[in-house]
Amino acid sequence: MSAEFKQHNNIFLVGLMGVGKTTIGRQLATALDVPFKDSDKEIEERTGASVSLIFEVEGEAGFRKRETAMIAELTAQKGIVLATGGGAILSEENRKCLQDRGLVVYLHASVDELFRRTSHSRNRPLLETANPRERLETLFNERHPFYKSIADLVVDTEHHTVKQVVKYILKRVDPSKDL
Ligand SMILES: Nc1ncnc2c1ncn2[C@@H]1O[C@H](COP(=O)(O)OP(=O)(O)O)[C@@H](O)[C@H]1O
Ligand SMILES: O=C(O)C1=C[C@@H](OP(=O)(O)O)[C@@H](O)[C@H](O)C1
Ligand SMILES: [Mg+2]
Repeated sequence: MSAEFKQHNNIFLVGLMGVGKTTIGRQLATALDVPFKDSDKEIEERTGASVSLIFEVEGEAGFRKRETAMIAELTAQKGIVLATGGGAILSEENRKCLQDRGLVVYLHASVDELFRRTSHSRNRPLLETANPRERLETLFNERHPFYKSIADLVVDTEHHTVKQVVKYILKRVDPSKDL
């Protein structure tokens, strides 16, 4: 069993918007029979406001402050699967919490695929721009080094189904698991 997982029993999913952190995280938690947490959803429940509204009222800086407090709180738990927001790795404080307190899985897909997956939803304020594809490309270039720097495991979600990705992570967490 992986040492990072064994110590805290936590799995933290990181990666860009649309890569599947929320979708895969939920199924992974179900398969492991542990609680699933999504930092965006926790922030929304705590504030009673959507991520988009928080960005509108408090700006990105306001959202990041709430996100940092939430990541500190959630990573202090044990035995959870946590889907982070795509920008959570921007803060050094968040990176440290994630790296020290669980197994960090970097989900990866190409910018073209992320663009396809996010183009129909209106709940990602950073993509509410004239050229969301270009924005995703810029974010990928800025963030990829951060995701890589804290990842224990990098998993491609572009050429594998949600089910396959979940199975792959489960196997890496506990190779003795009979899947
Ligand atoms: N192989 C895949 N892995 C993960 N998500 C996928 C995959 N194929 C399609 N999707 C879709 O991509 C979207 C990912 O969105 P979401 O889980 O909210 O990502 P994130 O939380 O990383 O922004 C969902 O609509 C999901 O159904
Ligand atoms: O990449 C980002 O900076 C963000 C990603 C979003 O989460 P998802 O990655 O789950 O879409 C959400 O936290 C917010 O809109 C900002
Ligand atoms: Mg998400």
